[in-house]
Amino acid sequence: MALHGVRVLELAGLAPAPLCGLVLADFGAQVVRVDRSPRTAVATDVQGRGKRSLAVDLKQPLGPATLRRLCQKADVLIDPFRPGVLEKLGLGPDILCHDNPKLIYARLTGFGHAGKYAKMAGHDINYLAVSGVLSKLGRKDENPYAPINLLADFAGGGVMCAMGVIMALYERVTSGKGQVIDASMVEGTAYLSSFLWKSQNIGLWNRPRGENLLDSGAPFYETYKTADGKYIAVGALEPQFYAQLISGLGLDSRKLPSQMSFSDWPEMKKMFADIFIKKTQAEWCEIFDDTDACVTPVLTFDDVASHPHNKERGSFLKNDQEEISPRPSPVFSRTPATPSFKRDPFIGEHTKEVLLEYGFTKEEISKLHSLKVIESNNPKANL
Ligand SMILES: C[C@H](CCC[C@H](C)C(=O)SCCNC(=O)CCNC(=O)[C@H](O)C(C)(C)COP(=O)(O)OP(=O)(O)OC[C@H]1O[C@@H](n2cnc3c(N)ncnc32)[C@H](O)[C@@H]1OP(=O)(O)O)[C@H]1CC[C@H]2[C@@H]3[C@H](O)C[C@@H]4C[C@H](O)CC[C@]4(C)[C@H]3C[C@H](O)[C@]12C
Repeated sequence: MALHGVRVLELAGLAPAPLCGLVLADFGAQVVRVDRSPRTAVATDVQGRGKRSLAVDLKQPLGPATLRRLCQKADVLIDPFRPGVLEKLGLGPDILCHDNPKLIYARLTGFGHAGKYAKMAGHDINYLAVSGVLSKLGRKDENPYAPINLLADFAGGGVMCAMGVIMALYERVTSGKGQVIDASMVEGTAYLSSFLWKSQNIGLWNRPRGENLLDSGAPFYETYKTADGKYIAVGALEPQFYAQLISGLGLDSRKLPSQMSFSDWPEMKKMFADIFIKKTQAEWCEIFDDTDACVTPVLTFDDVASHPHNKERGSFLKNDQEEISPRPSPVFSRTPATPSFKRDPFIGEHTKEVLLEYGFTKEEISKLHSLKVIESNNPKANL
């Protein structure tokens, strides 16, 4: 696996940092999630695949020292907290990177570690808003609309941070040095939108929100309801593909306005909608599958894994709890990801095992236990 042997400490956070840890774990890193006490914390991380959990109370006098020692043997630390939190605990980069100059100290926040908003609480929708991207999302005459928390939390946050970690690991091979990564979800999301910025001059976004080519303005880049209450996605942008769409819909292009006639788009949408509603999703798939009309079913989570295309590629996997989830992407030819098929870890399930691995003695572990600095949660013992 690509990241075999890389030791990661992921301080338990809300959503973006857990995805960053999940990606690193899927591709072979040994990821330890550093949790709070199982007595006070409720397990909310649903992205724990392939990770182990160590519970340490950073508010106990010996808590920070325990984490500091772990960091001496780690390659990567993922910090998901508000700026200043780890500094207050004496665990800032100046200290940890001095102890371990090879450490990659990845800080994943909403607004970044400097700037007016740096210390303010926020969530995906706020970061998306400040990135400028939210202003582009949404239908005509409606308020801007955040597509769940996919963009800032995960794409601009978790994935960008994982990419930063991997680049820093690559650079470390030659320099022998770690570094601090300031991954801001605002900037990660803005960076993702580079195409939007760079394509302004070619007229792609001249019209108000919801009236442009790719933002639900165009009839040939839209979703339509089908007779069975399902949906179809249409993305027939290029003229040759648009021609196939028109033919599949049973229309005569000679009787239609030109594809790029903006003023006709609202009428054309109505016409397409009236046609799509007459057949079921499966019937439309019969017509459009294996053509270049760029028409595909909008699959729900219930049917996505069993769709013939996804099934053939094995795009979704089932773990030993019968839970289905997407398999890691991309697919490598020589060193593929080997995601764990086991259930996610319980908080504190691997405390002792991890501490032993990081060089703590049994006596030290017992002492930390008795002082309630660390906690163990052995699921077998609970049965
Ligand atoms: C599913 C929901 C989550 C959705 C994701 C959402 C849309 C996002 O956008 S996530 C992105 C959030 N932003 C960031 O991550 C940016 C960086 N981080 C921050 O800015 C902040 O961390 C913060 C704003 C996110 C949170 O601020 P907070 O003040 O809480 O924390 P910090 O300032 O960072 O300080 C951390 C403090 O914690 C101490 N700490 C840390 N580790 C330890 C430790 N091991 N031991 C001791 N102490 C520790 C640290 O020292 C700091 O202390 P100080 O402050 O003293 O310095 C879910 C969101 C809400 C969930 C629901 C909710 O919880 C209620 C229910 C609970 C129930 O159990 C389950 C159902 C719920 C309804 C639950 C359901 C879902 O999980 C949620 C909806």
